[in-house]
Amino acid sequence: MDDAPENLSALRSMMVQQGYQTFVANNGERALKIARRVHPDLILLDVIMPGMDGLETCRQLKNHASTQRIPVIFMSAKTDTEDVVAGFDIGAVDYISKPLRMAEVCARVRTQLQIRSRSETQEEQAERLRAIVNSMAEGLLIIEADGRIQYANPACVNYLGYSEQELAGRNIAELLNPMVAQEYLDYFRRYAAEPESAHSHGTREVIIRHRNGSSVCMDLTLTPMVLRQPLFVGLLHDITHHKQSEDALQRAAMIDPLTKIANRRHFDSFIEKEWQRAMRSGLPLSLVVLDVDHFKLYNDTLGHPAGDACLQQVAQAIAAHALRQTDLAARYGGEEFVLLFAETDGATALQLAEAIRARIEGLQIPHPRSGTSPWLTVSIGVATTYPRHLDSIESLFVAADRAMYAAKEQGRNQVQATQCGSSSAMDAIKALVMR
Ligand SMILES: Nc1nc2c(ncn2[C@@H]2O[C@H](COP(=O)(O)OP(=O)(O)OP(=O)(O)O)[C@@H](O)[C@H]2O)c(=O)[nH]1
Repeated sequence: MDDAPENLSALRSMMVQQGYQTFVANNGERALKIARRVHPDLILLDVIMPGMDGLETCRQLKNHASTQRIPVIFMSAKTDTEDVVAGFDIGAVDYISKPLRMAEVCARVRTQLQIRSRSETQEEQAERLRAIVNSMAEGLLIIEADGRIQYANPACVNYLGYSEQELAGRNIAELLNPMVAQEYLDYFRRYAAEPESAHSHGTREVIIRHRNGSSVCMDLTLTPMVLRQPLFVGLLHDITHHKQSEDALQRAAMIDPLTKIANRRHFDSFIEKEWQRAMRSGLPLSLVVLDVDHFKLYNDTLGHPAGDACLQQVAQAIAAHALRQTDLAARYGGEEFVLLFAETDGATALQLAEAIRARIEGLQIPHPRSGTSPWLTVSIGVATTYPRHLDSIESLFVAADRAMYAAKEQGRNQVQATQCGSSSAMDAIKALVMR
């Protein structure tokens, strides 16, 4: 912009020669209009002009959001220090004295365009990084060496329920369980003392306290940042869904797919725990083994699908008697079921087994070719023990199985019970000696 037409045309032709696209204005108002419309990369502004002078034009450019970032170079015959300083104070990036030397104008324009392009690149990069951090699904935390959170991105806010302001300044330890927190604080301290030995803390599963008091299961990856002060980048990855499907898989692995009661694997680990507990408490443990009577005949007569449906009914009837936390009913294989009653003596287990037998008979599931009953029945063996160190779970199974076979031999549809374990073996030996 210049009010002297000869200056304007000389500048314009020089700029065009250099390959720049130019717009010219011979007064301030027009220059502002063009600037707001085309957003030029640079403005060359004459200072002394009738009406709105260059300083005022620059002031208005700097006051308007759409033009305030456009670099302005003043051109003026007023080259006193105060004039030049006033130009810079208003926001000019350079000041060229008149009369203009075109080569100098060219060099100054080129320099300003390079600076602008460099700073634009930096701003763009910063903007891009900001956008990435803000839109990341992972939570990103910048943590100081004492565990204090310096920055948390919006995903953290989303995951943890705290606002960005509430998270900034809070210690990471407040969000973790005390043992894990101490481990992290030790790691931070170690790294702060010896930055050269810094290594990533890797990824580990942590339980983080949500603002509402609930627990969120997350993977936390911690990496040191090589900067002037020791800082750590923490990445939080929500694994709740992953955990849920893992739990569902684990549950599925414990359940018999046909009858939906516990399977053999679950029963085996359950009895192992109860056995240990009974050894400590000195309380009795009763194992019940059930086998459907003439089930092969049932299948042969009514078909395998009917046999499956029948096993489901039997399973439900059995499971309905495993009421306490320490009871467990399971399908042990084929048409054989087991029940564990912890803290239960032989007499009580016998009563429970009898109730199950009666319940299954009471279901009145027709078994046309059973020689035992018109209905489907079960034979049950019960074994009770007070586990000691020399006893084994296997021996309890053997005893219950034997009792069950005795029930079969003695006519089926009945319960037989036995005591087992070293104490009863000792009693038997004592009885023999006495005889
Ligand atoms: N429908 C069905 N049948 C099964 C399943 N698992 C095992 N069986 C059948 O159960 C039957 C068990 O028969 P056996 O062990 O000979 O004994 P039983 O016929 O019940 O006779 P006793 O035990 O002596 O009263 C076999 O025919 C198996 O095929 C199953 O999941 N579904």
